[in-house]
Amino acid sequence: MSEPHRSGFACFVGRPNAGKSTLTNALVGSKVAITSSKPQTTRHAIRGIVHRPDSQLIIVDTPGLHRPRTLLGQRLNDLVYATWSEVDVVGLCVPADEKIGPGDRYIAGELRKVAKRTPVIGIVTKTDLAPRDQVAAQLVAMQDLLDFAEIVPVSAKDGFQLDVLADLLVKRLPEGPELYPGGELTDEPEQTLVAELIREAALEGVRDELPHSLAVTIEEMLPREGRDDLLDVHAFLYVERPSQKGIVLGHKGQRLKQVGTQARKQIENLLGTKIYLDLHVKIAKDWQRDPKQLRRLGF
Ligand SMILES: Nc1nc2c(ncn2[C@@H]2O[C@H](COP(=O)(O)OP(=O)(O)OP(=O)(O)O)[C@@H](O)[C@H]2O)c(=O)[nH]1
Repeated sequence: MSEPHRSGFACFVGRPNAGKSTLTNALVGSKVAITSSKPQTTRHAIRGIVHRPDSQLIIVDTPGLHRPRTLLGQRLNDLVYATWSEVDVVGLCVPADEKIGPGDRYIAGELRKVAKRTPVIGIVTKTDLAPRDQVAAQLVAMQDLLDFAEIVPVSAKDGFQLDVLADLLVKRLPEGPELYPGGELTDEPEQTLVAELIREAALEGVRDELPHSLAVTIEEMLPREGRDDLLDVHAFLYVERPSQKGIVLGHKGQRLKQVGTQARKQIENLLGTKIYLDLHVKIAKDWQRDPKQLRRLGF
């Protein structure tokens, strides 16, 4: 009997410069994330898709985790935490050529606190930069960092063990159909993050009532004509049932107004520009079970 088709989500975590973006690009096979020798270039949740006959692995590239000093820093961390508990598997990256340090231990600790049930694969990156015995020592040292589901050495630069890593990640995905038919990549990174901020604001306080029944799409994000300091953002909030629409709207739409105000502040912080935010609530029945709908909603 052949193996069932699997599909789902993974993200890579690790201290700045650990090689997460480069690894995503190497696995996906096309350049989706920005890499740089300067730390902390990745600020947006960018997805890449590893599309194979037996599986579809969607990689969510989260912002780096920082000890939060500002509201935006806290906000970005919250996004990271939300991502960790939503994905099917996490890869914790530690470079082969640098000692495991407080930064790695901080992330490992947070990961265990926030996403207790998510399996974590330990990835020793950049093996081309270290001699074999150093790579071996790093693999051993990794065992003290976390109770990893697996530990694997890779090099994104020369492609070493990338197929092994992909297999290990895919093994942790649930059975399911392609979420992006044909492996098409349509996500706009900035829009994805804006949608996530709106979704977070809309779930605030009603998470128990609407856990996974809320999806947000950005219909349009354009500068206001004749103004370079104002961005018009039109978004749809999709729920599954009329009762859920009521929860999102609140009495006389009051709740949606607050959601809009809160999300607008966050987006303005993030993009550094003024925002006009227009939100509409729509009902999309059973969207979670329909791959076409899911795709339209950016999942
Ligand atoms: N030699 C070598 N260099 C690598 C490898 N992977 C990444 N690098 C380099 O390491 C640096 C950091 O890589 P990134 O992929 O940007 O690291 P990141 O973890 O995404 O960094 P942040 O976005 O800052 O969190 C870049 O200069 C890469 O070219 C690898 O396998 N081998």
